[in-house]
Amino acid sequence: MIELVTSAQMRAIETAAIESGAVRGLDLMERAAEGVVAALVTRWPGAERACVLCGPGNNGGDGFAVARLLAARGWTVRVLAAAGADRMPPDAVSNARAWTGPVAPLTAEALAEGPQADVYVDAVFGTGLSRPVTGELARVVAALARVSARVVAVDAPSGLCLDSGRSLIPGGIPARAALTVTFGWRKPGHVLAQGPELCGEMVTVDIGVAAWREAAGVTASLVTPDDPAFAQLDKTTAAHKFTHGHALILTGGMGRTGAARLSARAALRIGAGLVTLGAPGSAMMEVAAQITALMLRRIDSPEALAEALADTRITALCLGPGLGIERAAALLGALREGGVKPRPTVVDADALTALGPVSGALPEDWVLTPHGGEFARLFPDLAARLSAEPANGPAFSRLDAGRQAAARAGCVVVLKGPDTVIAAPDGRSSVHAASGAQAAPWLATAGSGDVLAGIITGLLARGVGSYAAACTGTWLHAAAARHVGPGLIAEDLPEALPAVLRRVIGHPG
Ligand SMILES: NC(=O)C1=CN([C@@H]2O[C@H](COP(=O)(O)OP(=O)(O)OC[C@H]3O[C@@H](n4cnc5c(N)ncnc54)[C@H](OP(=O)(O)O)[C@@H]3O)[C@@H](O)[C@H]2O)[C@@H](O)CC1
Ligand SMILES: Nc1ncnc2c1ncn2[C@@H]1O[C@H](COP(=O)(O)OP(=O)(O)O)[C@@H](O)[C@H]1O
Ligand SMILES: [K+]
Repeated sequence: MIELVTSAQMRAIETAAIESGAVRGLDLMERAAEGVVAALVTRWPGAERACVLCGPGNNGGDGFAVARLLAARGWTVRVLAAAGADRMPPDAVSNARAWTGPVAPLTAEALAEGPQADVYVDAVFGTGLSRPVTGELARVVAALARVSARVVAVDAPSGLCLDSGRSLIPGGIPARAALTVTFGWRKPGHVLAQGPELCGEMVTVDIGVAAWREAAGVTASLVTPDDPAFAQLDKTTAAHKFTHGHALILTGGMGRTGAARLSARAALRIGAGLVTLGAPGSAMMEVAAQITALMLRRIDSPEALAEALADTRITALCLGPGLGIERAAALLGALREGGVKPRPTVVDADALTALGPVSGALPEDWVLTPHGGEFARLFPDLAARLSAEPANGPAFSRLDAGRQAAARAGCVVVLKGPDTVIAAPDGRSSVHAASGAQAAPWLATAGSGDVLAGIITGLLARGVGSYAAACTGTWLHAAAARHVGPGLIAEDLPEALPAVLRRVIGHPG
């Protein structure tokens, strides 16, 4: 598990470490700067001229320390610093004083007109960015984007909100870094929204504060395959098909059954023991002609669904892909008012649209899987906060939105995207970051969401808890996409699951 730590949490951890007496702030700053230098000389072995941009806080203090360490290695270093180095926090002042070379004012003009450097060190703002960047420092950031692509960001590309991954530069964005070096843990802003694109390659440096992690509580983590839930994916020799549950996936009418068939195939591939497609009469022939290992049952009406669900061996449901909004609304009604025993249920696509704005708690064993547009229909106020220009830092983030949505809906919410947020009503939350080495851009293809819905449904059918099923399913979905790579279409995803499962479960054969 990789934990994410917010700016406030990082400050709490650093404070606890310093107050323990075991370490000084100045030592932490030195370790941070050493980490930046190690990462940048590894990345650019032939470089020898740096330009270091130092802001008014401890991020700027890191910059002064980096300048000193590079100069000690024989680099030619130019330092530009915000006015009033004496008013910086104490550790930053110490490092500003330890820098014995010249200091030019941190202005766009000084940056643009100075001698060309091999590497630019962006140490203007880090975790302390508390409000939108305007005036000269906004111009500096814009100029930095123009002078070079070889930018190493200290903690963050300056102007990036580390809690949300959103730009705090009105009408602008931070200068894109080739390399970002952060300290202790990655922050949500490194993996959310614009963060991955602006941070470039990420390096996390251990500055020796892990022992104080507890001081800050847990907020969110990244979904990784070392999560214990992945251990539940294997099948034991003694089990039979009913041990692995029975998923019922509802489909729409004739000509619109492809989406649910994709979901069903994925549910089967992820290991549900049995998968039945519930089709209206008009679509029975079409579905029957297209399926083999899947089963088919006629479900025309809410009553027919309630009747099907009298079979307690059906352990999970999927409503949404290709269902049509009217049929989705009717079938959802059966689940909420039909007197049927509740089942873990994935609510996706048309069923989300049929649901409309969520104002109160939904059944707790539902999993909502909206993309951005569907999320805006379900939670219009949260979506509006996500798209409004932030007036202050930290900006409202997709994690905030996912968490508030899950609390309101009383069930797990999966807010999909390259930075998928998974949140449970009890406050647990994760980010699945399909960026960097985990990028899966070919998932942006029609039908890939239907496959995700099917994977999660299959896991629910197998008895995996809804939050774990959502996290695990999201990871497996992206891993399947990476396995196929360029040219991926949604049909490939279920077929790639065996190879991904073999890797994750560790079966050699
Ligand atoms: N603490 C430690 O032990 C360690 C910390 N480390 C490093 O410290 C960094 C955090 O340092 P930090 O907390 O001083 O915040 P930082 O990002 O430098 O910015 C704060 C300054 O900017 C100002 N300011 C804010 N917004 C602004 C705006 N829009 N426009 C203009 N000004 C604005 C703000 O002013 P104020 O809000 O106080 O008026 C304040 O002066 C962290 O990212 C890491 O690099 C490492 O060395 C490891 C050990
Ligand atoms: N650029 C991307 N990188 C990684 N994953 C992506 C990207 N674009 C979309 N996805 C993923 O692909 C799926 C698309 O789902 P959705 O928008 O519902 O598509 P559809 O309705 O076509 O099935 C989601 O799981 C989403 O997280
Ligand atoms: K920075």
